[in-house]
Amino acid sequence: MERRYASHPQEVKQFDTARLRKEFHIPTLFTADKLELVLTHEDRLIIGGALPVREEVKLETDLKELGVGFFLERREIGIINVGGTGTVTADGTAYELNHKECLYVGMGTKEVSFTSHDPHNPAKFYLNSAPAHKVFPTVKATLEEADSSALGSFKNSNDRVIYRFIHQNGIQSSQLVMGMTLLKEGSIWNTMPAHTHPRRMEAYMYFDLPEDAVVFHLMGQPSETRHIVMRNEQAVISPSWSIHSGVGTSNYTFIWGMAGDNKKYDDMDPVSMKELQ
Ligand SMILES: O=C[C@H](O)[C@@H](O)CC(=O)C(=O)O
Ligand SMILES: [Zn+2]
Repeated sequence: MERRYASHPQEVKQFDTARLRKEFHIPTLFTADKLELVLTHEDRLIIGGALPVREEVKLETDLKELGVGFFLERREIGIINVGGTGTVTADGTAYELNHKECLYVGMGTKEVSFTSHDPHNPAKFYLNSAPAHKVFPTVKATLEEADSSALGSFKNSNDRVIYRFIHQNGIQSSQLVMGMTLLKEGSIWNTMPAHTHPRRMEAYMYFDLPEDAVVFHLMGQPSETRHIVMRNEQAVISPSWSIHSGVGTSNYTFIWGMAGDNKKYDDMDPVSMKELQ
């Protein structure tokens, strides 16, 4: 498992492109028949991907890194499938996940594994795992079952729908909050006006992007912004002090996941447009 350390805004503002990418950008989430994992010390979120093609992929790592007897002994995990249909098996119970469906797996689950139904259109399971202190039931949700709200407008190039899967009023968790935002064709901006939430860190994973399209992901303190160029199926870590917003060369979908002090989706500190530098 790769490790990323937490960062200080005074230090980050000195970073060049290579260093920004090294600390915050996660270029590879999906490798055939493998599990990719990055543990960030920003609230100890684990960001990863499982791409089972011909083989079953298991949720496992060197347990010395977590200091426990099994992966979810003191953790919970949110899983969203961004590929073809697949199955997540949690302690013997199989959950079929179609494209853009979510499964929350609670703390204490000993064995989690991933399979695809069709090797020519494999499932791609995007993962966010946070430390947990309480057991909550394993629950699946479809897009229709998620809380949703339309935001933005075509006129502002940010007509989009936000789906909330795991949050205060949705699937219950210890601290993980997770959902997905779909931009309509012709809309390219997410999360502008921007916000921060010093109570929670966040990670974004961009997908549904054409091969040659990019998203300029914006980060940094509102008066010290930087960008990271993102390609399809890549993730980026946003420290709690940072804005997280993006503008694409086409429309796209992204998954957001948060960990921290509360699970209130609406608890954001808005950044006024005149503060941005
Ligand atoms: O804290 C919440 C997250 O940053 C996202 O949900 C914002 C988002 O999906 C959007 O505005 O498009
Ligand atoms: Zn946010």
